[in-house]
Order: sequence, then structure tokens, then C-alpha cells
Amino acid sequence: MGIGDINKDLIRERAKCTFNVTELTYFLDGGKDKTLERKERERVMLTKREELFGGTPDEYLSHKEKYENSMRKAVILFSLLRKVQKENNTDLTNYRNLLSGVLGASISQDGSPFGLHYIMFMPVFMSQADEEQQKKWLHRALNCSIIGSYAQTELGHGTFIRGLETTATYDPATQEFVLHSPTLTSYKWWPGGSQLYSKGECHGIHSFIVQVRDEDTHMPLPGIKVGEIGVKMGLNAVNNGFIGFDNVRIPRTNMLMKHAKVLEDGTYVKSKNSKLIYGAMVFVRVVIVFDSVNYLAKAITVATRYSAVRRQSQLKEGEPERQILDYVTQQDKILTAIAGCFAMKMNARMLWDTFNVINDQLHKGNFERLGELHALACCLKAISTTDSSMFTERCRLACGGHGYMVSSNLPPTYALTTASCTYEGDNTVLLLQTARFLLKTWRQIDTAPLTPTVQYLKTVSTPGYSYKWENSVEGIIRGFQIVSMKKISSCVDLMTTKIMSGMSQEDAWNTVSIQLVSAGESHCRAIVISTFHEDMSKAMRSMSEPLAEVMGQLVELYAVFWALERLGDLLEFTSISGADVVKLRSRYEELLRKIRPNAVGLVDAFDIIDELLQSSLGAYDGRVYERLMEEALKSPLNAEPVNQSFHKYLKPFMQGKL
Ligand SMILES: CC(C)(COP(=O)(O)OP(=O)(O)OC[C@H]1O[C@@H](n2cnc3c(N)ncnc32)[C@H](O)[C@@H]1OP(=O)(O)O)[C@@H](O)C(=O)NCCC(=O)NCCSC(=O)CCCC(=O)O
Ligand SMILES: Cc1cc2nc3c(=O)[nH]c(=O)nc-3n(C[C@H](O)[C@H](O)[C@H](O)COP(=O)(O)OP(=O)(O)OC[C@H]3O[C@@H](n4cnc5c(N)ncnc54)[C@H](O)[C@@H]3O)c2cc1C
Repeated sequence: MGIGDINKDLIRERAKCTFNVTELTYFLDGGKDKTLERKERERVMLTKREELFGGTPDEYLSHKEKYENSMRKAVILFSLLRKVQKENNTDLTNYRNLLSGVLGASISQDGSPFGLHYIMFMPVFMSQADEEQQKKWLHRALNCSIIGSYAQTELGHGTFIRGLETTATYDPATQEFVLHSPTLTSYKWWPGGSQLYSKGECHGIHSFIVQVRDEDTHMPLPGIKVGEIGVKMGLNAVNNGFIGFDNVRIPRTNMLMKHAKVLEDGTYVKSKNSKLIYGAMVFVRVVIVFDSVNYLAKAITVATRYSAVRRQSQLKEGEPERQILDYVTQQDKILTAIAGCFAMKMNARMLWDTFNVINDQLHKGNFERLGELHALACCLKAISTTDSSMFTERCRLACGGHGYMVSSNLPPTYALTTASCTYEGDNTVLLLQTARFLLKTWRQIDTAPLTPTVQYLKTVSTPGYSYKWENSVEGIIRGFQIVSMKKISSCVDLMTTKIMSGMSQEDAWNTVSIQLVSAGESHCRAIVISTFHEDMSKAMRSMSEPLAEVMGQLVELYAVFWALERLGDLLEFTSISGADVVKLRSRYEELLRKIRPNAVGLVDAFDIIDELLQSSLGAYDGRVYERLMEEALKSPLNAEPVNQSFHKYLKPFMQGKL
């Protein structure tokens, strides 16, 4: 691409960037080697550019065509991946980068049909199958000679796993499980878990591997009713399905038995910890935090580049129209989204490291921090997906009418982010899970050792601890920690009062649940801001000074933004004053001004190539108007000057003949 083709405003924006963009790309990828690995994956993928990115855009395909087209593209992409992924390499990083990263969403703006195989089926299998079972199936799953899904949710239950109705009854005479869907509401919907019965006793939810279709004909096996659930708001390249079992028999050894087991005579052997069955959901929630960063990175790249190119309105009479990125209200929408993306990137890394540390402990039988990991994964999944969809929507709104076009890729990206607020655990329910852990922690604060992510509760509640509000990042973090502690303690007090007045524990919980969710959110916000501050401060020590300065500005912008967003909490629970708020507001506007010159450089550093960004507004060259017209002309309605509906319907109507 010649320099002449690049929009002049974007050239100017890139010229005024104060830091080295490549240095930031290396940091975002996790080091130069990771950048080179990613670019090699992209290079390999681009050898099939036309097959993967040419043809009729998804938005003009039928529901069925879209599925078939995404399957066509997925097998091309994953055949390429097989070349990159060494034989028997069970490290799913490549696959996950292909899927949850921008590559995955690129097969179609509507997700990838292989998504669940790698993001759910493989991890569940690797965490729940014993060695024998892994030997039998893992390699076949890794090279896609079997493709799996994850059928836990049912028509009648998604959140309440203990309420799932599908049964798996062990028959010792044949050493088989009989899978059965007793009711319509027990049909697996979205597509693993079933209530396990053995010797007449129910042992709760367990995972089984079930062959659904014949390996040659692909026909559903006897007793299995399977289908697709219909058009969704997004992710329509992912064929979410339903499955009904009519007394389907599977071998005993199809129960995933890494933890709990059923012996040949039907004896049930308990898992060392009943919660390990839920392990895969913790892992997937960790992956979803990375997904939310990847989706938001696309949205901010599109909105920022477009805001540098779009000129609209005069600030002063007679002046040329201004780049909309010069309007402070536009900076308010976009620069905070950039800060939010960086903040969640650092928290995704922290969560991944925490998951690996605790997962190792679990493998050694140490379950001490399982509750903390579950609570952290729940609240970070909830907050990262809520923030990602909120900021993505702000980015769409920041692009005016063109942001409403599917060709901008902002509406499809929003559909992806908002789905993640529901799947892998509805966000409200997950924040309640975090609150459950926090209340338990608070009740034991003086008797039990505190795990790292809740240490602050002790610090800010120590008798004699005093804290005067400061407008610094550290001061804001301390403020959020105090808010969280006071919300948790007031929930405990409220519940105690209600129970003392005769209300059941369960009713007291439900009555206080709005405040419980709020306590979970405040706890998570304190963690997100402090992790962004601490981990970025550490990283800044090895950065060049110009880059470190911009990263410090993003951290402060993020902290001040959320302080202003949660003023009610801070006014209720901390000593922040009206004067402090005035100073915070002017600091916020000053930070927007400081970061503005680096906005394009910051999103360029995500280094999302145009083929993966798939946006008429966000391409690297900024030729938005030409691309909008190119995309418009792809509409089938432009294939002929007069659509047949004129002669069939409109003309007779206009002539009064209908
Ligand atoms: C909401 C709960 C957690 C409630 O479960 P429950 O058995 O009623 O638990 P409870 O009585 O509240 O607590 C009992 C205890 O179980 C613990 N626990 C619960 N879940 C986990 C976990 N994952 N890891 C570790 N521990 C867990 C809780 O902390 C409780 O512990 P405690 O008694 O307090 O010590 C559960 O039902 C749940 O997780 N619901 C969400 C269902 C879900 O996430 N479905 C995902 C389906 S797959 C999917 O959506 C795929 C999307 C992927 C894609 O498309 O990319
Ligand atoms: C795009 C997409 C893909 C999916 N993929 C899969 C898949 O591959 N495999 C799979 O098994 N599932 C999948 N799911 C299902 C998903 O996991 C469930 O939708 C999710 O767990 C929420 O459960 P639900 O649908 O039953 O919602 P519900 O729990 O019925 O939620 C409805 C409302 O009830 C509230 N609520 C429910 N319980 C409580 C409570 N205890 N306290 C307070 N409020 C409560 C919720 O907060 C929510 O507001 C997918 C869903 C989507 C949207």
C-alpha cells in the first residue's frame, strides 16, 4: 500500500505519536517472540486470503448458508493450523488464539463453528477424563477426527446446574449408562452434564462423552434427537443445538472419571472434592476474560481510526471541519474504552497466572484456594464482559450512522460481547457467587487466614485504620477497597438482622441480593484497578520513558473514570469531598487532552490486520468512504436497478389494483 493511499489525517496522527508503537505491540503480545509467532499464524492464514475473506459477505447469506460458509472457512483455517500445531501438542494456545482471539472471530463475524470444540470440549476433556480416556480420545479430538461440543444447559436449566434433569442410570448387568431426557425441559439446549444414578441413588452432576452422530454418515445415532436451536442475536456461525436422549446406552467408560468414578458393579467413588466437576467452567471463564479484551481491541481500533478520519462540524465559524476525535465528548467515549481494554488485558494475565498457580495446587490435592479462584473467575468474567460490551457500544455510538452498519463490524462485535454476559454463567449469578465467597471470608476475617485477593479487607478494617481521601491512583484504589469492605460488612449485618427477625437464610439472601451483587462488583473493581496499577507499574520499569509515560496516563485515566462513575459509593463510604470531585473532573479532562495525540498509536499497537478487523471504518489506510461504498455495492439489492418487488407488489398497489 503506497503512502498516497493512506488518509492524510491518519498519517498526521501517526506522525505525532510520542512512543514506539512496535514496542507496545511486543508488550501487548507478551514479547517479541509472541508477536512473531502471531504474525506467522496470520501469514499462514493469509495464504488462503481469498477463500477465507472473499465472496459474499456473511450479512447477505441465509442462516443455513452462513453456517455452511463458516464451516467451509473453518476447515480451511484449521487445516492450516494443523501444519502450525506440532503433532500431539496439547497446548491449546494456538487454537485458542485462533478462536477466541481476533482470528477466531474472523472466520465469521459470527464466531467459529469449531469454537466450542477447542474452548469447551477439549478443556473439559483434559480436566475431567482419566488417563485411559485421554489416551483413547484426546489425540483424535486434537486433530479433529472427532469434533465435540459441550451439552450442559437444558431447555429448562442453564444457571441452576443441580436442577438439570437428564439422567444417566448405571446398569451393572451390561456395564452401561442409560442416558435419558425425561421431559421436554430436560432436552440439552445450547448443545455435557447429567444427573448420575447408580444403585438407585442420585450422585448429582457428572460429565460423560457421548457419540451423537455416526462417524461415516453423520446421521444421529439411535435414540438421539438432535437439531439446531435457531437464529440468535449473533454467533450464528456457531450452530448451537439441542439434544434429546431416549434411553441411549453408552459404555461405563464413557463417564469422565478423572475425579469421581463408577466401578463395574455400580459402586460410586466420590471425587476428592465435589467442586472439581465445575473445574472446566472456571477455566472457560478465564478464557472469556481474554476474549473480552480481544473483542474490545477490535472495537477501539475501528472507532479510534474512524474518529481520526471523520471530520464533522466547525468548532469556530469559518474554520475547517474538525476531526471528531478533537471533541472532548468523543475522547470521553473512546479514550476510556482504550484504557478499559488495557486494564482488562492486565487483569486477564493476572487471572491466567492465578489460575495456573491454583490449578497446580488442586492437582496436588490442595483445595485451599479453590473458592478464591472460583470467586475471582466469576467476578472478572462478569466485569470484563460487562465492560467490554459497554465500551463496545460506546464505540459504536461514537461512529454515528456508519457505526450502525454491519460493514463497520461494530454491531457484530457488540453481539459477540453481549453474548458473553450470559454464557458460561449469567453475570448476575456469577457476581452472587463472588458475594457468597466474600461474605464467608468476612465472617471468618479474624479466625481464618486470608487469601491474596481479599487481604485488603483486613487492611482497611483494622481497628484504628484511618484513611483520608486522596485524588491519586493509590487513593482511588484504597477508596474502592473501603467501599467493597463496607458493602460486604453491611450485607452481613443486614442478613443477620433479617435472620434474627425470623427470616430464613435463603429469603434473607434473596432480599439483600441487589446489594450482594453490588458488593461483588465493587470488590472486582478494586481488584481490576489495583492490578492494572501494580502490574503496569512493574512493566513500565522495563519500558522506554515515552511509552511508560503513556501507560501511566492510561492507568490514571481508568482509575479517575471509575471514581467518577461510582461517585455515589465513594460519597457514601469514603471521605471524598465536593472539592475533591471538582479536582477529579478537571484531572479527567486533562488526561483526555494528554492522551489524545497518542490515540491512534495506542490502537495501532494491537496490530489487528485489516483482514481480521473486517471493518469499512477501521482499516489501516483510513479510506472509510471508499470502503463504505465498496461494501454497499456488495448488497444483492444493488445487483439490478429495479427490484422485482416493484412490478410484483408496489406498482399494482400504487395503481390501486390491490
Ligand atoms: C451458579 C452456580 C455456581 C450454582 O451452583 P450450585 O451447585 O447451586 O452452587 P452453590 O450452592 O451456589 O455453591 C456450592 C458450592 O460450590 C462452589 N462452586 C460453585 N461453582 C463452582 C465452580 N465453578 N468452581 C468451584 N466451586 C464452585 C460454591 O463456591 C459453593 O462453595 P461453598 O459451599 O460456598 O464453599 C452454578 O449453577 C453455575 O455455575 N451456573 C452457571 C452455569 C454455567 O456456567 N453454564 C455454562 C454452560 S457452558 C456455556 O455456556 C458455554 C459457553 C462457551 C462459549 O460459547 O464460548
Ligand atoms: C451464545 C450462547 C452460547 C451458549 N453455549 C452453550 C454451550 O455451548 N453449552 C451449554 O451448556 N450452554 C451454553 N449456553 C447456555 C448458557 O450457559 C446459559 O444461557 C447461561 O448459563 C444462563 O443460564 P439460563 O439461560 O438458564 O438463564 P437463567 O438462569 O434462566 O437467567 C434468566 C434470569 O434469571 C436470573 N437468575 C437465575 N438464577 C438466579 C439466582 N440464583 N439468583 C438471582 N438471579 C437468578 C438471571 O440473573 C437472569 O437475569 C450458551 C448461551 C449463549 C447465550
